[in-house]
Amino acid sequence: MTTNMALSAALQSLRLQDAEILRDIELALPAACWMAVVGPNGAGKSTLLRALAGLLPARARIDLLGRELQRWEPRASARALAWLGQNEASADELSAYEVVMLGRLPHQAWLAPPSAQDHEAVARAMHRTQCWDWRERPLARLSGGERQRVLLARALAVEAQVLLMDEPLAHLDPPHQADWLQIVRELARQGVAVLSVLHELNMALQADQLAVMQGGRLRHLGPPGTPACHQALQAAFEQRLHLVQLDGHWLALPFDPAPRPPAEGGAQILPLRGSQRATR
Ligand SMILES: Nc1ncnc2c1ncn2[C@@H]1O[C@H](COP(=O)(O)OP(=O)(O)OP(=O)(O)O)[C@@H](O)[C@H]1O
Repeated sequence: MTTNMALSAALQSLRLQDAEILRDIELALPAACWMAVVGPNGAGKSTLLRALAGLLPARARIDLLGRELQRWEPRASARALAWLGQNEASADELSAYEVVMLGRLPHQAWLAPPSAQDHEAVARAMHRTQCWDWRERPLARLSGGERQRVLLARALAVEAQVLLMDEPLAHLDPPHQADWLQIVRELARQGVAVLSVLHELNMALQADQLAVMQGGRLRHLGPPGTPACHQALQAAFEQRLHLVQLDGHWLALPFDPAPRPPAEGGAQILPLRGSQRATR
C-alpha cells in the first residue's frame, strides 16, 4: 500500500448480487495528477469508482489522504472527496444555483445558512463551467449538456482535494469537452487528484495516467503514450482500435478489421480538390 497518495486502494474483491464484479485491483492516485479509467462496457469502471468513494462495500483497504476511508468522519470525507456520478438523479425542482450549493453542504454547520464563502465557491464553480447565466432555472428545464455542467459545478464547489467523476463528458459538446479538459488540468496544477471514468478514448489519452480495465480487473496503469499502454488498450478493445499520433497527441480511432465493400449504388464521399476546399 502506498502511503503518500491522495487516494489508494488495495481491493481483493467486490461482489454484487453473488457475482464477483471486481478482483485484485491495486491503484494509487497521487496529488496533482489526473488519471483516466477506460475499458469496454461492463469492465467494472463505474463499480470501481463507487468503491473508491466508499459507496459500495468491498473487501478492500482504501486510503484517502493517508487515512483509511472507514476512519473518516463522513462530513470530513465529503469535504476531502467530491463525486460526480453517472446519470445522477437530482432534485429537478431545485434551481441550478441551489443544486450547486448542495456541494457546499459538508462545509456548513447543521441547519446553518450558507456563508459568504459558500456563495463565493458556488459562483466560482458556476462561472468555471459556464452555467452562471441560468442559475435561476430549475434543473428540469435544462438540456442534458447544461444539466451536466451544473452537476460538474456542484462537484467543483466542494473544493475537495480528490475529485472522482464518472463519465463527466456525457452530453457535452466539443467546446465544452475542451473546457472540461482545461478545468481538469488546472485542478491538477493546483494539486487536486482527479480520477475520471471516460468513454472518450481520445480525451483519456491526454491524461497523466491511464488505467485500463477489462473483466473486472485492472489490466494496465501508467502514462498513456507507451507501447505497453497501447497494447493493453488493444487487448481490452478486441484489437479494434487504430492508435495514431496527431500534433503530438495520441488518438484512438474505432477500426473495423474486415471492412465491407460499399454497397452497389450506395453514396460515395469523393475527396475535395484543393480549390473546392476554400470556404468563405
Ligand atoms: N447492482 C448490480 N448487481 C449485479 N451486477 C451488477 C450491478 N451493477 C453492475 N453490475 C455488473 O457489474 C459489471 C460492471 O458494471 P460497471 O457499471 O461497473 O461497468 P462499466 O465498466 O462502468 O460499464 P459501462 O462502460 O457500460 O458504463 C457489469 O457486468 C454489470 O452488469
